[in-house]
Amino acid sequence: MKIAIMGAMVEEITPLLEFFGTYETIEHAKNRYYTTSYRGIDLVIAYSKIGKVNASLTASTLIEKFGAQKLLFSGVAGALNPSLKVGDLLVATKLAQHDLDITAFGHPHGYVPEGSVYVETDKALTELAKQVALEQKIPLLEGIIATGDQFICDGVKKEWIHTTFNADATEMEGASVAVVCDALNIPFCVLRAISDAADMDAGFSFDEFLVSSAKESAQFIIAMLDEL
Ligand SMILES: Nc1ncnc2c(CN3C[C@H](CCSCCOCCO)[C@@H](O)C3)c[nH]c12
Repeated sequence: MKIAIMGAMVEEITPLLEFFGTYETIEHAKNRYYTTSYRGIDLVIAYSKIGKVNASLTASTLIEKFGAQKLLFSGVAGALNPSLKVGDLLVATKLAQHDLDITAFGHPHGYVPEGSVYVETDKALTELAKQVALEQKIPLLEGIIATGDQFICDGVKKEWIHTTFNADATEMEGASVAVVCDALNIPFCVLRAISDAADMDAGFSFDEFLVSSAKESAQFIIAMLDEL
């Protein structure tokens, strides 16, 4: 079994590389892919760099070039659901692109022809995440993620995304990973730890909690590998 673990920022995969300790580094398409193995599972790890385009390239490469059969995304997110606080973990049930907009032609936000507003994650992987959370007595919210090529740090925009997509959290890569995995028929899950509230203080909160929240998400992903 070959599993890809993907993040967007180096801080999101550093805890993984530190945990696994030894790994090969392969340079490809202006990025680096780290290969290792863990409990008999072949792993390929990468951070895409920020945003949907970078994430689509990396997700596609992890699958098409490195042969990943499942993809786990680990990282941080901005909370839209007021019950989500910094450090809380969220596993996505489905993801949408909040900045995809051809509403001029009567389509809903996040929709383009031959597509769908939401892409659903793999139910078995989501159930595994919930099982691990139960065993480890870690609260885990199952929710909707809205992805866009913007760092959300404004209450008005935050509320618009929350309401328009009924989304619990926002980030900048998950929905594009979802489109790629769905098209290539690869089971995937997106796990995010909250780093900020996507409001006017988001920048400060993000700077303060990126590392600790990224570590939390990475540790949870490792716990999932132990049960795969
Ligand atoms: N409120 C928010 N809105 C949107 N996304 C997020 C996320 C999730 N990740 C973090 C990172 C933020 C992009 S800029 C990082 C700062 O760069 C520092 C280098 O200058 C991007 O990969 C998306 C956490 N809070 C968010």
